[in-house]
Amino acid sequence: MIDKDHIPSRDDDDDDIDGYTKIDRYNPKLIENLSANYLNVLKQIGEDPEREGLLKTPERIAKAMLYLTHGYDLDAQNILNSAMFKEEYSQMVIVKDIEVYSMCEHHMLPFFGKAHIAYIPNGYVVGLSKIPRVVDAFARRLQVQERLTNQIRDCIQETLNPIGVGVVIECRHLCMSMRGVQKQNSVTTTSAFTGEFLKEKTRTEFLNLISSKLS
Ligand SMILES: Nc1nc2c(ncn2[C@@H]2O[C@H](COP(=O)(O)OP(=O)(O)OP(=O)(O)O)[C@@H](O)[C@H]2O)c(=O)[nH]1
Ligand SMILES: [Zn+2]
Repeated sequence: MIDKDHIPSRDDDDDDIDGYTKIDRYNPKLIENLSANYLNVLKQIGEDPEREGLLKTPERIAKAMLYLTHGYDLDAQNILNSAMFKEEYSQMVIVKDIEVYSMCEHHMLPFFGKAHIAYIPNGYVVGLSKIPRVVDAFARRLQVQERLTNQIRDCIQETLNPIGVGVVIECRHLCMSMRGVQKQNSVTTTSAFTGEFLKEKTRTEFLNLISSKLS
């Protein structure tokens, strides 16, 4: 994951972060352009961008937005390919309760919650940390929850070629709670499956395991 406090200078443009991330999106010219746009936004919502508390705000928002959308710079397939290991383990592997932070493409407001991801290996396993990294690669963009769910499923299926993949995502959408319909407690659940997970028995095992609590 990109360290949000490390905003590279133009000189680091070609540096890789964790071996697979190119970030020319943090170059000073881009931050300057974005900041100018956010200065206008501040004016147009009725604020005084010259008051002390707001002087650095356009630049802060610019950097925050670039961070919140850094998934565009990540290649999810490369992330998985970078840590696939031959292993004869043929039971379900589940990584659950993965924090998701994304932004809806309609309002650019956050939606956030948890992802639960499983696969049944077909000769290869993947480094466990790579699964949350794949979630971030697709979540840190403008998204709809359904597409996010399908993209994670398709990436794991196409790269790791397992016997099946299961993805369940549960999120709260701020565009539905702090504005609009203003429903404070609604949670949206989406799911996507391939292969063995299309069979009821496997899917039920997955759903049971993600509902169980470790104590
Ligand atoms: N399917 C789906 N819809 C989403 C997601 N995030 C936000 N939305 C919805 O996108 C829709 C956009 O609808 P519009 O009628 O064009 O926008 P709006 O007038 O702001 O709608 P309201 O939110 O109902 O006030 C809303 O119903 C949102 O709830 C998502 O991840 N998936
Ligand atoms: Zn929205």
